[in-house]
Amino acid sequence: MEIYKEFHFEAAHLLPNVPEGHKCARLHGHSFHVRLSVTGPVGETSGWIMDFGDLKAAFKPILEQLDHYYLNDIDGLENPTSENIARWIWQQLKPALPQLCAVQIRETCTSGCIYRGE
Ligand SMILES: Nc1nc2c(c(=O)[nH]1)N=C([C@H](O)[C@H](O)COP(=O)(O)OP(=O)(O)OP(=O)(O)O)CN2
Ligand SMILES: [Zn+2]
Repeated sequence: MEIYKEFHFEAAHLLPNVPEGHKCARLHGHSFHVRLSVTGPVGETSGWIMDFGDLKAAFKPILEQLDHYYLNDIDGLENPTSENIARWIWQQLKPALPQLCAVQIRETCTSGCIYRGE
């Protein structure tokens, strides 16, 4: 079984490697949406895979590095596409949260990606 918790952060970025004239070369911002999924057995007594609160606590220090920042300034996010943000979050979070099985990013209402590790 899987559970998930959703988060939001506001941030600015530009994409430095897009073709000349591409709109994403210009500085702009998004209300990024993050969905973190974890997998594991459901505890017989607890009735849960893990406490949603523990998931929130594990992500908090990472979220604080993203919220209201210029993403391109963050080490490892010099090209902050949805794909690279999802992978970056995975790399930051997976050691502390081995049950992590997916990081989903949505940067607009219609665009996003899902990363499940390499
Ligand atoms: N594969 C990717 N393509 C694009 C990314 C990305 O991270 N990965 N990012 C962007 C831009 O950041 C852009 O802000 C979002 O793109 P887009 O979906 O085109 O945004 P729109 O609001 O214009 O989308 P609508 O089609 O109007 O819904 C671009 N590409
Ligand atoms: Zn963008």
